[in-house]
Amino acid sequence: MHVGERFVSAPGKAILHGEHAVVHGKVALAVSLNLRTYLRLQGTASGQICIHLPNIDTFRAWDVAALQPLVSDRKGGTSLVERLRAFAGVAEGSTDSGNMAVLAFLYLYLSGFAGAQTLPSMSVRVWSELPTGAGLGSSAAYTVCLSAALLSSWHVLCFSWSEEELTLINKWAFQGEKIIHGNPSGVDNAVATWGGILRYHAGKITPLSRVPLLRILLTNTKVPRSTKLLVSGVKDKINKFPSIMVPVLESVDAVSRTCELTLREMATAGASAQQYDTLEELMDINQHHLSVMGVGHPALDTLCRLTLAHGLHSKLTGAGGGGCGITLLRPGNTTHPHHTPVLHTSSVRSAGISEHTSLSLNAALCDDISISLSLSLSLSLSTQC
Ligand SMILES: Nc1ncnc2c1ncn2[C@@H]1O[C@H](COP(=O)(O)OP(=O)(O)O)[C@@H](O)[C@H]1O
Ligand SMILES: C[C@@](O)(CCOP(=O)(O)O)CC(=O)O
Ligand SMILES: [Mg+2]
Repeated sequence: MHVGERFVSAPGKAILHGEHAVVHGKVALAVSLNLRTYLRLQGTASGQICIHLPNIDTFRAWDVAALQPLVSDRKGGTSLVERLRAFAGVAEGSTDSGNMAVLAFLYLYLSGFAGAQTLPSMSVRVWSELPTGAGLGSSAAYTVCLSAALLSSWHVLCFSWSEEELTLINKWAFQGEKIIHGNPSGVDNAVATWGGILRYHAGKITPLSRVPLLRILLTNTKVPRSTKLLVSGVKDKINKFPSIMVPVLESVDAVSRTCELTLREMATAGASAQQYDTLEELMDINQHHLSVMGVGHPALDTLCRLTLAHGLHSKLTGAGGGGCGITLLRPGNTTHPHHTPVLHTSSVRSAGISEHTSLSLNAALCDDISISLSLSLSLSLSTQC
């Protein structure tokens, strides 16, 4: 079997409210970023599968013939993931970047071509503008790219993706996220697939059609962390202290809902200073809740403290434990001239197809808190009213 060439890309995301709580069935609000992950797939006649992941310094190659026996379960009773772990020598519970990325790739590749008489040989390269493991959904952008490219090369999809096909891309990407995250909610792969700003609740994806223009500063603390470990730490805490943690999750849910309502009112009747006060208080409340869940970090505390000294309010975004924080800017705050609000098309894309038009955060990512503040790098969060 021979496959042609594919080129796809998918955006990262920022979570405004609801990270972690969303894993436990609560509401989250998330928005896609103008920072993307790109994938090029080329069919070859080399008899090999090669994957090149420059962001995480990983290059692996296998003979197709060595992978073929993994397709069917000859040993009986083992899952494809278990067979792949044994094949690739990856221990259960490993959080190594390269191992996780390779397992997710092999899983999607073998699942997709399981029905083919022979596995196709190919070379896949994935690169990204997103920092890896910093809370901006790089894992989901990676698995959405894999899913979209592989589904296209299975000839399941044509080039112009319908809603049904995007749903299929999202579904397979979720399987890949499971390998990287352990227990993902699905919000990240939904945003990477559809783009725009959306509400995610227990698997239900609702695009928000009316929200105001907001400007948000994004700061990378550069403290490395693993979403998988943080998500499982929160679960342990809920199991240990259910009567304490369940109300915290309920409160985060109420924060997301109140934020959604406030954004809708701002879009309808115009933004007032009181509504900005509300958005800022919601960020403070949520940041404290996330610290209670055990996913704070001294670097994130520093971000909150330094921005507050400038009258600005911040919270972590994504899994926390380091990674990125978001800071809400008021209309009067100065912005960097190169980062004025811009409308961005953002969803999973295939070269040459018409894109789904939605708006996203125009991300200006800053790696240094003090530089970030002095430049007042701005992001624009906007969607159509
Ligand atoms: N560009 C990429 N190339 C290869 N693997 C990637 C890439 N981006 C993300 N990943 C995979 O996703 C993991 C990071 O996921 P995660 O801990 O959820 O952080 P994030 O907040 O960036 O999603 C990496 O360790 C790697 O396995
Ligand atoms: C913590 C969580 O809510 C978001 C994780 O995002 P990220 O992998 O840190 O970008 C987990 C999830 O929703 O699957
Ligand atoms: Mg992730």
